[in-house]
Amino acid sequence: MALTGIRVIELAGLAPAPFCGMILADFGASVIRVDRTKVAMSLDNQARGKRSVALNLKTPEGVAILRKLCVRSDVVLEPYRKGVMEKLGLGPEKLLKENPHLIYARLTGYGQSGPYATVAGHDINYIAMSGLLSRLGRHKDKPYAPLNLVADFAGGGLTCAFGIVLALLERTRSGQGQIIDASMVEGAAYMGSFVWKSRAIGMWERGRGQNMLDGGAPFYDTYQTADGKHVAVGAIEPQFYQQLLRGLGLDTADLPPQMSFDHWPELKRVFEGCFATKTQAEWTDIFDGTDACVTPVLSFDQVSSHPHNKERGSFVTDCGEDESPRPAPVLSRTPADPCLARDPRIGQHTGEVLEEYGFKSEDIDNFVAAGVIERNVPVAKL
Ligand SMILES: C[C@H](CCC[C@@H](C)[C@H]1CC[C@H]2[C@@H]3[C@H](O)C[C@@H]4C[C@H](O)CC[C@]4(C)[C@H]3C[C@H](O)[C@]12C)C(=O)SCCNC(=O)CCNC(=O)[C@H](O)C(C)(C)COP(=O)(O)OP(=O)(O)OC[C@H]1O[C@@H](n2cnc3c(N)ncnc32)[C@H](O)[C@@H]1OP(=O)(O)O
Repeated sequence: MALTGIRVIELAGLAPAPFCGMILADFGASVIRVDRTKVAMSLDNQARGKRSVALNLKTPEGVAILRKLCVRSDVVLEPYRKGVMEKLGLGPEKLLKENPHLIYARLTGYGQSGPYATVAGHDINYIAMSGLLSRLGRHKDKPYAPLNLVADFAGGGLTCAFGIVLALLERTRSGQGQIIDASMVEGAAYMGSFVWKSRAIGMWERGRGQNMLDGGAPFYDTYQTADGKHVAVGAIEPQFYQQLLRGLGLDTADLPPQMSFDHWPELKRVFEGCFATKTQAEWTDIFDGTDACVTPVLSFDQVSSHPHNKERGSFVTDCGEDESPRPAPVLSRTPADPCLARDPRIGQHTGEVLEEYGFKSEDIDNFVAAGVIERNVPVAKL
């Protein structure tokens, strides 16, 4: 796999950093998640392929252990509020001095500087601060956050993983590590570059929910079908729009022009009426194989059995029968090979990892006795 041989230390966080760690693990990195001790249950549901070490960083021994892990690693990924790592004696200056090759990734909401740097927040706050939230939502409705996808995962976890891969690539030339300041506000804003830059061509001149790609246009929206399900319509280009009208049994001559903003509400009502006459499956039969850009809105239950996704193997099932998306993109020679074993328990690999990093077994036993680390070895079922 592309990242085989890369050693990553991920400090356990809420959602973005776990995703970042999972991407690296999916593509072959050895990812060790450092969990707190005395925790009953992991919050990490993106733990695929990771190992867990339970370490009490509020002890000097715990901090020393982490430093030793970092000396022999390529990447450390930290998801805490600005200043937390420095307070623990684990700041980047210190760790990079001990290991100049280390890539020190800091994944936060507001970044490492500025008046908000130390303030708590979540995805919705970050997309609000990026400007994007002001553009998301329906006409006459309040701004609406699309799950916690934009900042936490696209602008956060994925962008940070990209930064780590860039730094690893650059390190092959310079031999040096570096610090990555991954702010979810900036990551989300950057992901929104198209929106920013297409203002110049008037794409967002109208209010929220009244533009072509934000639910304003009748040819770029979802519609309810006769069985209460939905279809998605994305027929932007005139030649595809014509195919949409053909599938709906509508005649261009009876309708206002596609790009007449003032007629969009009226045209939407026409489309709503049409789509309400047949079920989702009936519309799928009509539009499948055409360029009308109409697809069923699939539920999580339907998605892996859709013939297209099924043929490509776009979803994987783990040993607990849980389905999830396979890693993307697909690399031809070195594709990801996601681990299908159960997620690690907190501290499941403490002993194994510390031994791998050169700790003696008697020292490990002493750390356990002193409450610096925890081991949680699963008991074999007979
Ligand atoms: C919208 C999303 C968040 C969605 C997350 C949900 C999926 C989960 C949220 C709640 C979960 C549920 C809940 O916990 C209840 C159940 C629990 C059960 O176990 C499981 C089921 C639950 C229902 C559970 C289910 C789900 O998991 C949830 C629903 C987001 O937007 S996430 C993005 C958040 N923002 C960031 O990540 C930006 C950067 N980080 C921060 O700004 C802050 O970390 C943050 C997130 C604001 C939290 O601040 P906090 O004050 O809590 O922490 P920090 O200031 O960062 O300091 C960390 C302290 O911890 C110490 N520490 C760290 N590691 C160790 C260690 N190994 N040993 C000892 N101590 C450690 C560290 O030293 C700091 O201590 P100090 O405070 O003394 O400095």
